[in-house]
Amino acid sequence: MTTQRDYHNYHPEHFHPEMAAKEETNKSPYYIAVSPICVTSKFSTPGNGLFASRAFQPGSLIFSSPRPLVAALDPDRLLDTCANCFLWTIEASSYGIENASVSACMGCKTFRYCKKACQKEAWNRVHKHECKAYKNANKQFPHALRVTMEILTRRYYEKLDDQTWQLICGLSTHMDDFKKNGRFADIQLAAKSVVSDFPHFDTNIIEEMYCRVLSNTFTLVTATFDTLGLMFDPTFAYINHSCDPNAYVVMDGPEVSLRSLRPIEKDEEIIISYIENTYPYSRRQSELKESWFFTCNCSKCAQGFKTIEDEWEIPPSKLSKEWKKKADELLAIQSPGDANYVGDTEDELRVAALQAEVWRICEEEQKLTEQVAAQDLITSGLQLCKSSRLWPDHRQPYHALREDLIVSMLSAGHYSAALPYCAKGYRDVLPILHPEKAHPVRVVQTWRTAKLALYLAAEPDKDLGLDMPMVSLMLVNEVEEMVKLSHGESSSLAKLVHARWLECMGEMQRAMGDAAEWFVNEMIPKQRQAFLKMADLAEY
Ligand SMILES: C[S@@+](CC[C@H](N)C(=O)[O-])C[C@H]1O[C@@H](n2cnc3c(N)ncnc32)[C@H](O)[C@@H]1O
Repeated sequence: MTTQRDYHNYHPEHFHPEMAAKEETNKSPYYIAVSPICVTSKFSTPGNGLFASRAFQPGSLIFSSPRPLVAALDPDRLLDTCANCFLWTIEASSYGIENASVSACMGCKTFRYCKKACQKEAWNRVHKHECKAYKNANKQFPHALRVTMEILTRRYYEKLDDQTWQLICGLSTHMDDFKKNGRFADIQLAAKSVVSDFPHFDTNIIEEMYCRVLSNTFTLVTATFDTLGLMFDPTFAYINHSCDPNAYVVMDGPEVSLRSLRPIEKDEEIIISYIENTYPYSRRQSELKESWFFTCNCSKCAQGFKTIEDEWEIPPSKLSKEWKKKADELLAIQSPGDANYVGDTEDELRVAALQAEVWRICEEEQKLTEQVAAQDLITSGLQLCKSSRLWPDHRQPYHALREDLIVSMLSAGHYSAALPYCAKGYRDVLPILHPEKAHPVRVVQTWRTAKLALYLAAEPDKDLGLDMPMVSLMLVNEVEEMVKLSHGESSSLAKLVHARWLECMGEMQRAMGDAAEWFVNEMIPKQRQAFLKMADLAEY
């Protein structure tokens, strides 16, 4: 068994990722080396990053791993998602898995599994060493703490090899930054709360690893970007950030892949976005500083307020009297803060106050579980964006609020009401925010629209003035081409889309016989135009 001393033998200062990386370069599609874009928050030691060992075309797989090293589900997802293969039972039927369910581990009753094989795999990987701790603990640990304890437990029981452990220990902990920003007290408390259930580890070891985990985890998602929890994987954790990334991470069940968004040259650094990179400059900078401890100097941030993400529909000076008054009332209560900074003039301060209010509404509505109340709040945010005349369709969070409205309409069963908003996103927003046609977010949002169109096509009573079977075929057709690049041809999502495409074509052939192909080629462009016009019906 590994002793506590061994943890210190692999302390970052003894580790040189570049050396380890050089040996790997020949075999691997990437290597780890000192990153020129990255300096630590203390600006003293250079950080590392992941570099391409060869060139990649856009839409290529750079590398994938059958599962992240460690992942932890969100508290709600612990109840309905397999803790081993991350099958989310709520979504399973859309992948053809009927009656999916999960059963709790009889010991700890904390983790659930979709089948015996998953339970066995998790048991052998780590759970046999932690089950008792979770059973005895009469509290639920935060997911990042669960990730921390799994890493330490696996190392303790020799289930993490030296190379992986070295990679982990080479990652920055940002402990000093946590001490400076006041979050270290909570980290210490969390470490204390867990130490009695995991007696093999000192609190200082837990604290250090917890800081490392907090600084290096990414969101665990489904193939369509629904959040499931947190993932930690030392290779992925070496990838640095850019608001103008050349790559992105997608998941397919437990499989996690890094794919290229743009051409990447040999020896170019591979960069992903840690945050929602469609947000305005000040918000992006604020989030990166607060959660990741750095000032972003990427190609997008270098342009400051001059990119499309920071466009206003009218200049701040043209704000109407009514909205100036509303902004002054908001300013009297609260300062808009750094995340909403627009400029120092009186008018810019007012615009910042209105912007802060829209973001407040956006954050507030996401916390609400009661549907009607959430939809009312979403509508009030949309109303503010629209009637102040400040927000162009693509400026966030106008688009995010519209997306939340669609989700809320769909869950209330108002399918046809949601379609114009989907058309609006498709026509007016996605091509601006994500100009790459195979951008995974664009593909996923178009797929949601295609599924809605398929549903409406099967409801012939609703006359929406569109040939819905043709509109759905047009959308499925488009996603079918793009998903191969965004998620990979062999991904579950690509297979699912292909199956729907075959069904649509089959139906068309049954109805039209030999004329089907001619008809489709003739009709798709016309129905596309009709669908695009539908965007004009969206109120916001
Ligand atoms: C997930 S880690 C990436 C690996 C890290 N460079 C290392 O060597 O441990 C995230 C940390 O890397 C640094 N980082 C990532 N992207 C950066 C960027 N664009 N500019 C400056 N620092 C960055 C920050 O310190 C951030 O907290």
